Amino acid sequence: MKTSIATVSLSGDLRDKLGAIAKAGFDGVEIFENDFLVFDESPKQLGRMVRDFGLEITLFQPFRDFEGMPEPLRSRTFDRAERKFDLMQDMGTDLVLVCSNVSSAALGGLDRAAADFHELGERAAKRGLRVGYEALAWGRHIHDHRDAWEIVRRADHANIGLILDSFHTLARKIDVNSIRSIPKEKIFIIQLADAPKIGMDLLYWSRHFRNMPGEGELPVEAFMAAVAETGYDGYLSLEIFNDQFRGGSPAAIAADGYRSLVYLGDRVRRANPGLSVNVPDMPDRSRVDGVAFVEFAVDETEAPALETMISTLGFHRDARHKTKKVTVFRQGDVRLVVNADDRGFASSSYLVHGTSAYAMGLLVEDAWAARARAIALGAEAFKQPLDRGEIEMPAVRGVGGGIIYLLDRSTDLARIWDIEFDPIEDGAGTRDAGLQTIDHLAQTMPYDELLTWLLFYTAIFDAGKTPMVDIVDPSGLVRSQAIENSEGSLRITMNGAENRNTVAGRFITETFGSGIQHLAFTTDDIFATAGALAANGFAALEISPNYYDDLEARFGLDPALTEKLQSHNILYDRDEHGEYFQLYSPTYREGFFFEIVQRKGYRGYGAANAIFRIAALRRHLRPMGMPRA
Ligand SMILES: O=C(O)c1ccc(O)c(O)c1
Ligand SMILES: [Mg+2]
Repeated sequence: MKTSIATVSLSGDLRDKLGAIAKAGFDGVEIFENDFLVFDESPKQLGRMVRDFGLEITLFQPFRDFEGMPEPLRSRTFDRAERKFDLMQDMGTDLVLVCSNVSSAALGGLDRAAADFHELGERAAKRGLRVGYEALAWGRHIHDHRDAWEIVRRADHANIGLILDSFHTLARKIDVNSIRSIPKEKIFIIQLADAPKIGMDLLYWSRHFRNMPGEGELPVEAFMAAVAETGYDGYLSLEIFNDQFRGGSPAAIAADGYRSLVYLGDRVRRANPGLSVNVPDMPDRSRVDGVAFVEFAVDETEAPALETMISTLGFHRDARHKTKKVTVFRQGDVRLVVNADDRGFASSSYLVHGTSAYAMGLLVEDAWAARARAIALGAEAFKQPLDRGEIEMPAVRGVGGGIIYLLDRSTDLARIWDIEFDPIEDGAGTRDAGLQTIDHLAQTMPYDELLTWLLFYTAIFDAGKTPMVDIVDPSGLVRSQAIENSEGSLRITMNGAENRNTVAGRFITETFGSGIQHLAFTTDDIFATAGALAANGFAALEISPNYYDDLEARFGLDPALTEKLQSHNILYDRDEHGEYFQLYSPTYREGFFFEIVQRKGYRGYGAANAIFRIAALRRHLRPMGMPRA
């Protein structure tokens, strides 16, 4: 698989872009004309720079408003083309993209357009150049790749071919089967982009909201499978017009782009075993069977406060590490690990972020295979020195630089708690609250990281994503999207904060980065749990009485139930599958909190309740700018 990306997809000047593109692992780059026009070096120097980065110029684009022009415009278009051919030869690329004409002066007619392309082909051939024709979804006469292909076919010239761009085809819902029969040598390059499904003007949608394959909702995989069926084995080139990407870090966006292409290639190959798709071999996506543990980084002075909080939630001290200041708390199938050791990554993490849930352990079928896939998809491996008697747990870096550990049931990792820990008898004696498993982990990050991590999780693990929902914080919007599998054994909600003033934004500021902001546990009897927690001295987050009045009216609840909910500060929601009950802790330190949920068939995360939860949490935040108590 040969990979390429258009310079228009990234921020920075041309030099920054090329550096990021080369570093991410791409083979080639499309030079977008505007990026060149604002550049201060000659086309020859640009060409040298590209080659010095080890890249190839795969395409120069776009050349606009060419076909079907009446005279005298027609002659001028050809003169313009000759000027661009000069540029291309200086840069050192042989392919230019002509996008379908949008000019009101353009005349229709497939034969007229074909004749124009035949003549352009003659001129290009004299210089050893090639011209690819792309149907823009909003082209005046041509806005369907099937018509563009018919024009290319009739132009009947070796130097004239077709350019397919997944966005233009998929945005118009054009049947991708129409691609399968196109001869592969007539496809000059494939451009790929995904996009979220939003109803808006095609041009505006395309120019501002495209994203990497797998980040959006278009069937890019089906498009790619149809392309692969032709036997096409040329460049796959990302062309992503996205305002956010153009304001982001070019290195991060380029890395996402490369990951998206490798993941796409892997998916197409698995779904179509007969096709030859040239991507590195890697294990399949791992099914996650649950969150085996969550680990907190603290220091010895902070540890007691966190441990008290955990104890009031009904956890008991279960084991102590043989060589480190690490304690395991347990309840049901949940393990919370409190790491107060003054060596290693947890300690560094504590020094940077304060008390935080810096690591999670995911239970998969084959931990080392899951790690291998993550690495093949560009994840950063994590490793630290082991004490004697410790076993190596495969791990990669995740959100905010936190750690994702991988465990399985078939290796020594299954016995890690026995191998590295000694059991302890808990004298604290708080009551078990009936918490059973981790329902979900909530990670908070700046909004512009959301797509990065969405792609990360879905590419590595067998999980899908829910549609994005807007969460209204009194101080701004937070966008939320969940990663989940069909069994519900992996659920990660990701909250993207648009500003620093929301509860989510504050968390990022206060902890110096993205991370796990809350942990939700399951119970199968929320009222019994609430009672046990109260007996343990747990003070639930107080919810406004006005909420309960509205709730009763909205769902037509039995007043006795409303009263019970209110007396325990339990939130309630319902969807077409069932009911949902939620109970929150106040925020702890830098804004971390716990949640307890009971699902009776319900599939969501209580988005309708978020506004009430946030308003209540805000009462616990210390005023902005105040030092820690
Ligand atoms: O938005 C545009 O004009 C535009 C230009 C060139 C392309 O390849 C494309 O897909 C869109
Ligand atoms: Mg395009």
